[in-house]
Amino acid sequence: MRNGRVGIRWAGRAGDIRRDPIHTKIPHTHPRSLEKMWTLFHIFIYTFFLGAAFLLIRHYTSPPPSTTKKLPPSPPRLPVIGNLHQLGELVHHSFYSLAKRYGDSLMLLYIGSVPSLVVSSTEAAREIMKTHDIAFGSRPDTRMFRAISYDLKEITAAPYGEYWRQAKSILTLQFLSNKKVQTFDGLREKIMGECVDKIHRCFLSNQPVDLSDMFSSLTNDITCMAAFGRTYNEGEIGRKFKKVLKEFSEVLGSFYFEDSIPQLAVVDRLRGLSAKVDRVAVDFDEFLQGVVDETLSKRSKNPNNPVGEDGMETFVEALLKIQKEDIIGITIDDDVIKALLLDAYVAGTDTSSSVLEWLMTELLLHPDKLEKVKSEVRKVLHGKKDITEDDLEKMTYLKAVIMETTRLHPPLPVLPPRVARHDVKVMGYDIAEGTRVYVNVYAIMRDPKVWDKADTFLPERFFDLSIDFVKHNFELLTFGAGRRGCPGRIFAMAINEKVLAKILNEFDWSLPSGVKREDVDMKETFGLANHRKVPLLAVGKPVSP
Ligand code: HEM
Repeated sequence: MRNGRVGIRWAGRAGDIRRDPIHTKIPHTHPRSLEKMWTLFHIFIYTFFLGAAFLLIRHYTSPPPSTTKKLPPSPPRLPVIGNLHQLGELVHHSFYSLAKRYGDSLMLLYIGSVPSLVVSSTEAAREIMKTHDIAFGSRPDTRMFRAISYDLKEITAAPYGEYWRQAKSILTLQFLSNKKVQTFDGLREKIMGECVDKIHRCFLSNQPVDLSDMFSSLTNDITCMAAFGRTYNEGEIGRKFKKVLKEFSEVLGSFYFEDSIPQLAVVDRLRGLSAKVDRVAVDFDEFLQGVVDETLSKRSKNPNNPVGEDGMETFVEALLKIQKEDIIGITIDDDVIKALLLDAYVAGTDTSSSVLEWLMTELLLHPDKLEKVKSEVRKVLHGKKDITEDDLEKMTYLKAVIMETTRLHPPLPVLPPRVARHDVKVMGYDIAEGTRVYVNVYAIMRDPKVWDKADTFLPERFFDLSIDFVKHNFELLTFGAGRRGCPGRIFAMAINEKVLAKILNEFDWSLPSGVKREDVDMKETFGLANHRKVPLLAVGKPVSP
């Protein structure tokens, strides 16, 4: 899931990767001489004012717009940049406060010259993702996304159509289905076991555990093992992987003028961003090609054995098999394989670790809820350490805790942008073809008209509501909805539920000594997903030695 690069948001511990759907901040450029900076600054200023003058003249000399169209409410905007100056680094907060003033259901902004519809209510979300799901079933086609998504072959970036449909079905069947997710069980156990050992070691050396870092490595390792057949966290290859990820996210976190204010595209070139986008695409491609080549080489040495752990078929293997059999209705060339691998990695890791990080934050801040969920887990498991699907089914409070956490801290607070494929009327407003649509699920999931005590962490609320991730009625939008909804829910929940049950079963958790609940910093930062700005530290006391 990404947002911005049409929606998939990247970050990661591997990353401190930051980005948001539309724009966050122009990244720091590499150190350069003051003189060069000064020249760049001048070029930027001249270009900016020339562009502004051009647009102002055009604006005032064009005939007035037709009055027959009924547009959603909009805040006032500036020439050239539109409403860009009103968007801060955490765009969901900016949208939320603007919506309160200008349009708490639908609001029309201009990001540069691009009309952008911000959706902030359950009813409006239902209109976009159910009533007009096909009309809004595509993603914006931008130069940046084309460059880094194998020419829009990544599912998240792909336009609505046969390719997207087939590619999504391959990802779902070959990597994310219930059956497939079960085959990764041994892998999850092994990696969770390593985490348990780490928590023990920290306890014995009187150190708190950096849970943010631990969850990030855990989800990274599980996804890499299941998709690529090995991890990439050590040695030279590990360093390279982290560097590529970091640069990738820097690129995604940059505001790319060409895609929103085409008149200022020259600025992207002058500050080296265009070149950086192309370089990152090449570096990532080299990395993914390495994954494919390594798999092919292992398979040629041992053609009858799958290359994954314990005979498990990895996603890359499944894709190579489909390519060889050539029985799908679309051409599976090497770029398609790499694009789908990128989808699986990018969409799957940071989102899950964000859920775990906020889960433990909320539980540590609410000791009564922590006690309640811990008691449930231990009652169901009754002293045993391995956790089965049946056990998890019985942990209804644990499931409610997860839903409530993602309601308050959705990993993707603004859904990856959709785009109107043709003119369409939504809630009586005229939405023009090409309008980008941003569903602010953060606003929807904190809407006091829908949620009682909307800002309070209250997992019990789900016992009285007939809402969950599956049968939501556009109130709980953690995984989005409609045709473009997330296909990775089962994969992600298999990790989140098990990890939470495991660490609550085997450890008693508390904040590090001397840290009070009110000291816990709740600031957010955006990478590939919405994370804590400050890592979460906690002490896990083993239940039995
Ligand atoms: C807790 C974990 C996860 C969360 C919260 C999450 C959330 C989301 C959201 C909100 C969207 C956008 C949906 C929309 O626009 O309506 C999305 C899309 C997507 N997600 Fe996830 N996701 C998670 C895990 C995963 C995993 C594990 C995978 C695959 C490995 C995955 C693959 C995708 C893909 C491919 C899309 C794009 C779908 C499309 O454009 O048709 N996600 N995800």
